Amino acid sequence: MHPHIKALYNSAQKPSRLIIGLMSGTSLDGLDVALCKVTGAGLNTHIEVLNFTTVDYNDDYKTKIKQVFAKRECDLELVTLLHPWVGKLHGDMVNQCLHTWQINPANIDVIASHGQTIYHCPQSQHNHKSFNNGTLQIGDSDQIAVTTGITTIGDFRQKHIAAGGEGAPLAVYGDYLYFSSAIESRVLLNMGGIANLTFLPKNGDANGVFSSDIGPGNTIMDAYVQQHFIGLHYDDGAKIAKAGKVNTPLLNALCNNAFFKLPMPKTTGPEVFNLAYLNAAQQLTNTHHLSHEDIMATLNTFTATVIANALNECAERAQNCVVYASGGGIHNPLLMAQLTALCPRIKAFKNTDDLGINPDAKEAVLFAILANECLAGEQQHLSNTAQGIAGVTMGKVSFAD
Ligand SMILES: Nc1ncnc2c1ncn2[C@@H]1O[C@H](COP(=O)(O)OP(=O)(O)OP(=O)(O)O)[C@@H](O)[C@H]1O
Ligand SMILES: CC(=O)N[C@H]1[C@@H]2OC[C@@H](O2)[C@@H](O)[C@@H]1O[C@H](C)C(=O)O
Repeated sequence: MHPHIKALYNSAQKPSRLIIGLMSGTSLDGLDVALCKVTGAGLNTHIEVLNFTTVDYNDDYKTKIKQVFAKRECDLELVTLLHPWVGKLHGDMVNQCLHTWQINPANIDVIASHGQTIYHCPQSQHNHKSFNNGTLQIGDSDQIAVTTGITTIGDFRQKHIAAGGEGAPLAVYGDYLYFSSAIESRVLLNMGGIANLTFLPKNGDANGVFSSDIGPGNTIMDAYVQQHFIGLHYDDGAKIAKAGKVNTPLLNALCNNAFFKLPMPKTTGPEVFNLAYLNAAQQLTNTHHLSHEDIMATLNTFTATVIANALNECAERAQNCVVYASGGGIHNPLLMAQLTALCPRIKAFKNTDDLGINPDAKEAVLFAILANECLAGEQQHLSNTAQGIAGVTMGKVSFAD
């Protein structure tokens, strides 16, 4: 037996494993690194987040990625070069974290790497009749494995696509295994660049579980701030939005898109929800004269409205749903206040801290759970093609040498 296979076999048999989950989201703010002690597998998974940090990306990273990010046309040579470059950078960042945390890399069983999405195009979004769904994450796992000396499981989304899904949301698998409850119906709501949700009915019935992207979380707000407030990455504490007034015609135009009329499950990305989208809505409503504050107030309410619509759909399926929020959007007080006001049938808004998982770390932890299932999961617990949930094992294995 190859020693690497033997090591994986041994890891899979251990009662618990150390897995580093890595997530680099659509906001391009930094690499989320979660060192998890994962005990068991499947519905018996237990997670302890031993360390978590976001390693901020510098301007060089953001500039390079933005040249190809969500762009229909870009320099293919640059894409080719970025794939190993991002992988090496992520590997270096893991090494830096392990050094800071004084952890010997030899003690880590595997790294679970999401990579950096640079393009996402489900069938509903592209016009090519002969193609199915597609999504592309760069940041080669071979680079991470070689740089860290740690076996790396990555590129999770392609199996989902191969099995007929849209490659997202994958959160549903970990959400179901880790956050299902027999006593309350839950909605796990993540508000990153794009917002998504997982609905978990209280009976634990896997057939009642569904998951979907909702639309924009912070992505358009972030892009607007970055364009008009040089040096700022986002509207910290919604200070800018709070100083403005919502423009109703613009809000209505923003909400009027075919994506919102599609039934869940569905996925999307900054390929659709971007500054050009805002510009088109402004054109339609003759609102180019609005102040930056009014635009930000309107964008904030746009995000709140589309998320609230999706949450209210969940509230129709189950009474007394409790929302557990995560992602950077939870730090936006205006967004959270609007959600509470727009969703009277949601019993309570909490965040995943109340379930023992740091809301900023949640997505990185979910990839650690997917890698744990790839390694030690004995059966598929979720499979529902109609709900876009492929019953497959995800992740590709890269060895260090
Ligand atoms: N203090 C704050 N005030 C307002 N907004 C904030 C604050 N902190 C974070 N955010 C928002 O959260 C964003 C980052 O969220 P997060 O890290 O969850 O996104 P992501 O993981 O990159 O996205 P995705 O989940 O869509 O891939 C920031 O870009 C910003 O818009
Ligand atoms: C293609 C892609 O990277 N999608 C992300 C993005 O960010 C949020 C939303 O859009 C979600 O569908 C997904 O990430 C999470 C982790 C998921 O797959 O569940």
